Amino acid sequence: LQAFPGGSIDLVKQESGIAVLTVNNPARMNAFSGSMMVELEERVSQLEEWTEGKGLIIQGAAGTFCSGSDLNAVRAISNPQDGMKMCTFMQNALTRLLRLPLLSVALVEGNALGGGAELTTACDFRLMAPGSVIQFVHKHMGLVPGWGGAARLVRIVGGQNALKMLGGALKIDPEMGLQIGLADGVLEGSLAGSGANALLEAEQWLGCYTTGPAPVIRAIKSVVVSGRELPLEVALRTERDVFGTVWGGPANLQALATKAKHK
Ligand SMILES: CC[C@H](C(=O)O)C(=O)SCCNC(=O)CCNC(=O)[C@H](O)C(C)(C)COP(=O)(O)OP(=O)(O)OC[C@H]1O[C@@H](n2cnc3c(N)ncnc32)[C@H](O)[C@@H]1OP(=O)(O)O
Repeated sequence: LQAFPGGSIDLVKQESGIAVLTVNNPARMNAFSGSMMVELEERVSQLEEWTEGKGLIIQGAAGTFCSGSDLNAVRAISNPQDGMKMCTFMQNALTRLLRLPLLSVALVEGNALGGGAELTTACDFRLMAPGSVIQFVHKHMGLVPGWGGAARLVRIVGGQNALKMLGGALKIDPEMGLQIGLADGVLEGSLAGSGANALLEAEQWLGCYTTGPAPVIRAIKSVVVSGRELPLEVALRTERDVFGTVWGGPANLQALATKAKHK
């Protein structure tokens, strides 16, 4: 993958506990070069070690999300062996990304195409800007998703909608996204259009779910990941283990001491 350089994956970890990951290759509409795939995996490793983190926003540079794999690299590795290696590498990186103990949101401006559409499904939430599109263009490329995007899509929108999206290579706009449950929110038109404002809006949106102590937010994500992925008996055991990490912890004791009312 390192033989196909260009662009970068930039990570900023903020004091607020929300990190921003930027897919940065604007000359190619933020397509993933080979070196960016390697960098993505490195950034995921850094986030796995970030114990203070609570949230993650993934965005594209310069007002568009990501146009999938860099077609120049794709052409060079179009033999089955190299394709399988790339697919396995990205599947692992995106599986680890979705399992991070952080609430993650894909901030979709412009286009999320092919592998870019798959990347949005490796986040817990998707926020779409007015005029943005999520499109699994794989059929037009004679392909199916290989970065885990199909398996995740079925879990997000259900088998019927996934079949329609993949079979028709449908362009999903924000309205349709909300209707089928692919989008969790649409940015306000007044604030969208400027990258900084869109990011601010995404931070405010995510803040509704990440407010609170990091150990509790991370525990919430952990129990949801196990509920999503594991057979019920195993998920219940994991939930007990995670419960044990917050029971009698500082946030729990403080809440008990203040006799909180949940009105
Ligand atoms: C299918 C699965 C596979 C995987 O899982 O690995 C993939 O993801 S393959 C990639 C699938 N994506 C595409 O096929 C995108 C093709 N590009 C487009 O449809 C358009 O470029 C679009 C809609 C992204 C933007 O259109 P617009 O008219 O606004 O701009 P340009 O077309 O002029 O694009 C600017 C510049 O970016 C280059 N570009 C765009 N996408 C890619 C890409 N995926 N790989 C490499 N380069 C890309 C485009 O060629 C232009 O470059 P220029 O040198 O100016 O011609």
